[in-house]
Amino acid sequence: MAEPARAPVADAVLRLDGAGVGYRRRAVLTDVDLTLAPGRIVALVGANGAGKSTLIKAVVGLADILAGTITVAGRPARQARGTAAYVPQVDTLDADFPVTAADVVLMGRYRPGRWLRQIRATDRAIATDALARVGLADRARTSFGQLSGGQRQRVLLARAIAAQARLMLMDEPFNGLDATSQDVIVAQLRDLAAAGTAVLLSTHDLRLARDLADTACLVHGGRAVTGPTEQILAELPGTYGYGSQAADLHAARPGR
Ligand SMILES: Nc1ncnc2c1ncn2[C@@H]1O[C@H](COP(=O)(O)OP(=O)(O)OP(=O)(O)O)[C@@H](O)[C@H]1O
Repeated sequence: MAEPARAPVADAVLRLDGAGVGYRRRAVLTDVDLTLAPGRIVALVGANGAGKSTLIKAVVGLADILAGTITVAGRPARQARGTAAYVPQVDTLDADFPVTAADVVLMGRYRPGRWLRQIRATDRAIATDALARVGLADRARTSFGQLSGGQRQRVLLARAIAAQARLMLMDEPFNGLDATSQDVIVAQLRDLAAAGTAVLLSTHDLRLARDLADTACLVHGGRAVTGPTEQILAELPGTYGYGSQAADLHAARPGR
């Protein structure tokens, strides 16, 4: 499948060149090429265990880069801390975290080597605004653990928004969400992209992948193939564990 024209190196917010990613010496994906330009949204799709999370984690140092290169804003990913904001799968977090929603969002303002006491009024204002953007201004003082799963996901998105990063990485942000939380997240991702943020998100929701992203990266069999979302999704039925969902999607496509 032909890959869309790649953004020039200087313009790319995220670029993988022949990247191998995995854990210790075990490669999960090999030879991945991917370029993400400012203001673009790319959807990572693929079956359970295919390696979507691993690819995202490799960018933020939670999985290993075993071959090739990964650069963020032109710098090796390992030296680009602060340039990328990462939203993990919400069910991987300890919900008993003894902190408020506002505290979690404020964490987005921390930088390596910067002490807590250096958090300034402007940081608090940015965090307050981010919480309002995800519709949770009235939950600022609520303990993170007392929020619903969807609200927790929105708080984590607010933390990433507060970081004002050029690259947003989201691992299955729509998993098990109510319609309100899903709508809030979709709207915020669109706003971020419109403001120039590059977004890479993994999802099992093919309809949202198609609606949000004009480019998709299919992860399968240890490799990744990137192309126009319509084209990638057209090749999915039955093959990659998406059977009926992909078939429904094609049936529901306007004008077909
Ligand atoms: N910390 C880890 N150490 C070793 N292997 C891991 C680790 N995390 C994941 N793996 C393995 O890496 C492979 C890819 O997993 P990954 O979580 O990236 O898939 P995924 O596409 O995100 O799946 P899902 O859709 O279920 O979230 C799997 O075989 C998994 O068992």
